Amino acid sequence: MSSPSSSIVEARNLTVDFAAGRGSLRAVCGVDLSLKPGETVALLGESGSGKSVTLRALMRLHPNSAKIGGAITVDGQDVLALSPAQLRAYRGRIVSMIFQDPGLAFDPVYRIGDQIAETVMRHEGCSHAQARKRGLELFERVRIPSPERRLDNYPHEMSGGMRQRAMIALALACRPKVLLADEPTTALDATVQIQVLLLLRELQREFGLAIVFVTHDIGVAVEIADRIAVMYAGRIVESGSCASVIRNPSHPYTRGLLASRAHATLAKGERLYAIPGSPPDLAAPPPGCAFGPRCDRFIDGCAADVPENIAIEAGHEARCFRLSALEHGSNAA
Ligand SMILES: Nc1ncnc2c1ncn2[C@@H]1O[C@H](COP(=O)(O)OP(=O)(O)OP(=O)(O)O)[C@@H](O)[C@H]1O
Repeated sequence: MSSPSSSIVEARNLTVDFAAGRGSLRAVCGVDLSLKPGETVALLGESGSGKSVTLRALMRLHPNSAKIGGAITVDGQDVLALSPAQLRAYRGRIVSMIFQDPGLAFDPVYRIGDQIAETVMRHEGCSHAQARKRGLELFERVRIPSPERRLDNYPHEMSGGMRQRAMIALALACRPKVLLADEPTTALDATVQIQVLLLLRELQREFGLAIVFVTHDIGVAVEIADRIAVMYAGRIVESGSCASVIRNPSHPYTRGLLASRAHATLAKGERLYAIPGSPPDLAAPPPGCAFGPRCDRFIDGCAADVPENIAIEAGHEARCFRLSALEHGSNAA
């Protein structure tokens, strides 16, 4: 992706390695990411493609055992060089995170309003009354009914959709500039999912938030994002504006994701499509293009090297040796 100087988030050649047996596995492999304020990028891919590890690296939440390489700059700060004190200020005030499971954000034994107030007081040194007032404003803003009363709820006293809203309120409590969202709507019913996505879009416009949104659902990515970055085996294999990627999906993996999503419009008797095979073992990835063993366009040359990014159109690129074959619908070399 391009790297305009106005970016609030810049990751360059990001790599994350974990120990695996006697060796190691590379969960994130040369990822470049760049976001401007007010922009949303969806990281899209199957389970194990490296989306969450990328997101956690941006928050510096990766385990100590992980080895991280490359560079991350957020709001002008060198994230990989932050001291523990700087990191505490960075998390919450600059960058905040929401999860699929609000249990990761809330402690079950404290009232939600107190947890939000505690976060605000810790970061801003204000009184409990002022912090409580901020909590109330946020609950109103995320449209939690009876907000005053709900602030005194414990997490288990709220429905799933309401807990997601409360978690969004907590994430926004210290007015961050960047929101990292790890499948925050995956566990919700379809109607609640849409409501939460619409709310996030509204809040983004209002606060000028940059959002990195992790999802395995291309429909959700289109709903929420300006740009899509498709991840496979730790690499971004295709990226571009939503409109361009959907109109002209160019990597065979992106095409497979779109085709497997099209079942929503299947006529009776038509067969459901699934990408054949499964993602590679990252401890022993296949040579060359990691998607090769699952790709219907595979030729021997695909195993020789990792494909570079090739421009499809302005701001849209894909890593595939067979792009011209795809254009012409041919399997021939
Ligand atoms: N702490 C860890 N130690 C070792 N390997 C890890 C660790 N965390 C993640 N991995 C590995 O890194 C790879 C990428 O995981 P990641 O969670 O980023 O995938 P994902 O695309 O977010 O999928 P999911 O939607 O299932 O979370 C996986 O192979 C996973 O097993």
